[in-house]
Amino acid sequence: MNEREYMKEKKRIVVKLGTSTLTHEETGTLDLLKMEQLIRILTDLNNQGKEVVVVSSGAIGVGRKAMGIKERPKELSVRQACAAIGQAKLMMVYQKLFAEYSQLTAQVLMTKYTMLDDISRRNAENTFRELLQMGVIPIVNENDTVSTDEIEFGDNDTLSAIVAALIGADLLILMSDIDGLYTDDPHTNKDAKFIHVVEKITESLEHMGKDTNGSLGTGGMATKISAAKIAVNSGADMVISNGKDIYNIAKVVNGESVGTLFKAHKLEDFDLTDYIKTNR
Ligand SMILES: Nc1ncnc2c1ncn2[C@@H]1O[C@H](COP(=O)(O)OP(=O)(O)O)[C@@H](O)[C@H]1O
Ligand SMILES: N[C@@H](CCC(=O)OP(=O)(O)O)C(=O)O
Repeated sequence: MNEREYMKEKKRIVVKLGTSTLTHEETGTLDLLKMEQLIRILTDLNNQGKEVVVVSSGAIGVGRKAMGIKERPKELSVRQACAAIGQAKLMMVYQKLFAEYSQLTAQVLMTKYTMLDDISRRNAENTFRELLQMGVIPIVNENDTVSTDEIEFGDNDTLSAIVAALIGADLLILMSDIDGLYTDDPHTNKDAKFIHVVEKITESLEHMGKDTNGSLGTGGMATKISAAKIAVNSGADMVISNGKDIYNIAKVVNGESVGTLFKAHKLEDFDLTDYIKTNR
């Protein structure tokens, strides 16, 4: 019996797409062929009656490219300006591609303040609920342009887990530039071993997750393990999978053994806002 068969029952799914998944490594421009496949996969999940939320990175990278800025800008204001340019372009592409299947999407931009302020958080929750009831696919990113401190969440791994917890998702899929979690960063340690399933996030497991070396991604495995803590405590399974094969999204939901699965351990007293406050 396939131990991931139960994945087929997942109803509310958050899919996080890193910049590396959405763009060509060599040029940093959007990988339109892959995005077309992505949109087909997500629309089909929606057609199956599942509720889908996308957390999409890429605003800064796409904006940078549009302005011909080669290196990652050092000044926060330049990154924020790039995010403003790139976010609009990114949404334009998403909406154009989703429109081919008459699939409606919505843009949701959040900051840490959205989560820490009771009224804003409730409003965000209500908006997600309405959008999902309407069959719309929300496309979420951090509101980088108004975030005050080094793009506050800092990484969309954490943001996607917070969104998953906020809306009571039962599955979070992080599409990364690597197959999943290894015992160490395989780019620097060739003896690193792949981990298929994480039943419990222990301290030694947390030490395995290192920062990133890539020029496109932010956070590396460290932020993915932090994200996993939020996801599993709030009752969602989390899978880290390789975005090079975008069909991995469909494979994960189909119960195939791809990526690293972090198993949900819902904590009845898990308080998302408290968690964010204490881990700032
Ligand atoms: N234990 C680990 N297992 C796998 N990857 C790791 C580990 N520690 C650090 N990494 C690094 O994390 C990177 C993935 O994260 P990141 O650069 O943020 O990309 P993305 O945004 O595409 O997920 C990997 O390419 C790898 O270099
Ligand atoms: N909010 C930023 C993305 C930050 C981020 O986490 O990026 P990534 O590591 O590519 O998922 C953007 O849209 O450019």
